[in-house]
This record gives sequence, structure tokens and C-alpha cells, in this order.
Amino acid sequence: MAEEKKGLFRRFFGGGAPKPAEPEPELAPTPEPVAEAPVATPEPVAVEPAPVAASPAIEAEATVEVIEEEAAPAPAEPEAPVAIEPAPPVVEAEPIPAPAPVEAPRPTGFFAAPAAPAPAPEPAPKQNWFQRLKAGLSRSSNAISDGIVSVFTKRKLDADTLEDFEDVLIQADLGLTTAAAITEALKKGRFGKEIEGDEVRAVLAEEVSKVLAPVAKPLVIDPARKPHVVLVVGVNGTGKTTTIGKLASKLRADGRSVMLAAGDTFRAAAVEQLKIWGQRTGAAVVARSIGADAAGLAFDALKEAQANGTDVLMIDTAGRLQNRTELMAELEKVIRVIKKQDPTAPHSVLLTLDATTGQNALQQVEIFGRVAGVTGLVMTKLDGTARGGILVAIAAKYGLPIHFIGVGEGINDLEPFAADDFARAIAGIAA
Ligand SMILES: Nc1nc2c(ncn2[C@@H]2O[C@H](COP(=O)(O)OP(=O)(O)OP(=O)(O)O)[C@@H](O)[C@H]2O)c(=O)[nH]1
Repeated sequence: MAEEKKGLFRRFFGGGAPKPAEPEPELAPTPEPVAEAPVATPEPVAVEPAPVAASPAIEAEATVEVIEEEAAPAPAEPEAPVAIEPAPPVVEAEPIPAPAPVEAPRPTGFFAAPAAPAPAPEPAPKQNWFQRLKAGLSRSSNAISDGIVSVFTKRKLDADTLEDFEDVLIQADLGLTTAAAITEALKKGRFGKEIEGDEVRAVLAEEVSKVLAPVAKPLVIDPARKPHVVLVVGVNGTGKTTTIGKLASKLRADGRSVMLAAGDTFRAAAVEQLKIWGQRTGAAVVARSIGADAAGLAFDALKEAQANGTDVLMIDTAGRLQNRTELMAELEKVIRVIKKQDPTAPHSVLLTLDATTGQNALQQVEIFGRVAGVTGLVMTKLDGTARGGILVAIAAKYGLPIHFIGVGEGINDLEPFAADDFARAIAGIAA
């Protein structure tokens, strides 16, 4: 079991050996005012206890609102003292009670005896990760598979079919360079011959895997850092908070102490959502009142995490469109202020990308990379999108590490990125 956990941690986070599970970190319920904090203290902010949720992912979704970026408050507001929620016990989902058996009506003589009740249906077998990934990517792979069928059925591999196939790949967002590389590889030794769909899929998977293998890297958490600071950035609704919750769950399961900083100070719902994840995973949550300065919050959270010897501090940030310069400047400020407290931080800057966005994701990588020094990517919402190919285009163009992919809203719907699995799933290969 211990071995299995070690292996799981390395798969997720790479680097240092995990340590055995520890008791919950003890956090001071009310921290002392921070002398070095950018602005002094007005009134203390009472943070409401987060509601206990049996199914936080569902609840969280219910509270998510559309962000009006224009509603962004001026960043230079006076800061309230940080309210720290001590790590609560992990909330176990309530088991759903089995329905009471319905008593069969007794035969009365007027009516026939009821037929024997049908046996309870077998529970659906649990899908393994590859099956879930494949199901999640099915819209992407079906689009490509349909293209393969329509291009290659009863046709020889010639210049026209290759051009048509290249179009299919470009439409699937794989990008010009990769599409050209795939058709080139397909051509070799097969030009002028008939070709089966399975062979096309195999070549496709191989070429996609070649592009993805160099970027499939685990997120390395440095155990020497106390804390290792992970800043999570991205456009509105791309899955920052959800990804933080899922990662917190993995880290906590490995016995790491985790603190979450609710740096999306624009939206009450975002703060509540993070608190629910804190409750669910047993991570402490640092929050402030809505409209507080996000940089000040990050600064104070880092100070608190240092004082507590917390292993990992994950800082959520407000969603922002990459072309909003004033909001991007605010993100720069968050990083500047973090560096005042620890010049080596943030140690990881994760950009979450919504796979359903398609081509715009390329620009997000470009601009967030420049402004925030992105060190790695998390692609979310690969379930149910026909645009999963964009990951390949991003890998080919930027070569940034891809750490994780998300294929659902649940706590377990995040996995380390595996190039081969992804390549086979998008090519529609069975297993
Ligand atoms: N289907 C699916 N939904 C996801 C995934 N990741 C996140 N979501 C959902 O996407 C929605 C937005 O996720 P959040 O985590 O709130 O996104 P955010 O980037 O923090 O949002 P802002 O704070 O508004 O910028 C929520 O409903 C999540 O449950 C995923 O991998 N698949």
C-alpha cells in the first residue's frame, strides 16, 4: 500500500520522496497582523464557515457565476487581516442509502401472483483511466475517425487524399506543423496504395505521441521548500479552482500539508468554492473579504504558510482574459509581492487551459507565459470536446510541460498527462 502511494505521488508530482502521512497541520485560527504586509489593518474580517458538502463538485458548480471583468475592484484597497480557516476534517460523502425492498403484493385469488422480481442490474464495471480518457476524448477522436473513413474509403493514398486528410487534422485543431508531419509519415512507403483506417490511426497515434512525449512531465514538488508555492493562473472559468481542489486532494492523500489561498478576491462564489475544497480535502484556506487586494492576500498567505511549515501553498487567482492588460498587470503585481516574501517563489506557475476553447488557447499560453512565467500546463474539460487536438498544437509550438489533464468535474477526474495514452485516445485506438 505504501509502495503504491509512493508510486502514485511520483506519477503525480515527480521529484522528492513523499513522507508518511502526518496529522493535520495546526494553524493558528487568527494570525497576528503581518507587520510587513503592504497595507495596514482595518477591521478584522469574519470568514463564514464553509458549508459542509457531500458533493462539493456539484455544489461548487451551482455557485459559479459568470465573471464580469469590468467589475474588477481597484487593486489598491486597504487590506483586511487574513482570516485563516484551520484545516477541517475531511468530509466523507454520505453513502446513499439503498432503497427499501418493495414487498411483493400477496396473491388474493382475483389476481395472478406477480412475476418474480427482476434481479438487480449488475453495477456498471468501473472504467480504468484510459477508458475514461477515451470516453472523454470521444468527440475529438470521432471527428478524426469520421474524417479518416470519409477520406480513405475505397481510395488510394495519393496527393488528393493526403490533402483531404491534412484538412481533417487541421480542423481537429492539431495545428499545421503536426498535420503536415502526420501526412508526411503516412505517405512513406504507402503512396499509391490502398490503406486501412487502422493503419492511418496507428500512424496518427505514433506521430502525436512523438510530439507529446517531450512535454509530458510531472509537476515536481520540492520537499525542501516550506512551502512549495504553486500559483494557478488562467482565463475565467478554465478550471483553476477545481484543479486546485483536485491537486489538494492528491497531496493530502500523500500526507502533505496544504494551504489554499483564495486569491480570486473578485467573486464571493469563488472564495466559497475554494473553502468547500478545503473542507473536502483537509487543506487550510486563507481568504479575505471580496474586493481585497489579491497581492496582499498572497503575501500574507505565504507568510502564514512559512510560519506553519506548510508543504504546499496553492494560490488561486481571478480569471482574466489574456488581452486585458490592466488585469495582466495585476497578476504581475501578485508575483512581485510573493517574491518579496520568498525571492524563489512562485516555484510553479500553472496555466489552466479549457480544451473546449480551441485555437484561442495558443494565445493564452503565449501571453500568460510572458507575463506570469508559466512553468507548466493543465488542460481541463477534455471530456466532451471535439477540440482536444489543440493540446498537440500547443505542445508542438511552445514545448511547455503538460502536467495534468482533466476529464470531468469530480475529485478524481485529473490525471498526470501521459503522451501515449492521449495519442491513442485521440486516434481512436481501442486500448
Ligand atoms: N467537464 C469538466 N468540467 C470542469 C473540468 N474542470 C473544471 N470544470 C468545471 O468548470 C467550471 C469552472 O471551473 P472553476 O474551477 O470554477 O474555474 P476557474 O478558472 O476557477 O473560474 P473563475 O474563477 O471564474 O476564473 C466548473 O463548473 C467546474 O466544475 C473538467 O476537467 N471537465
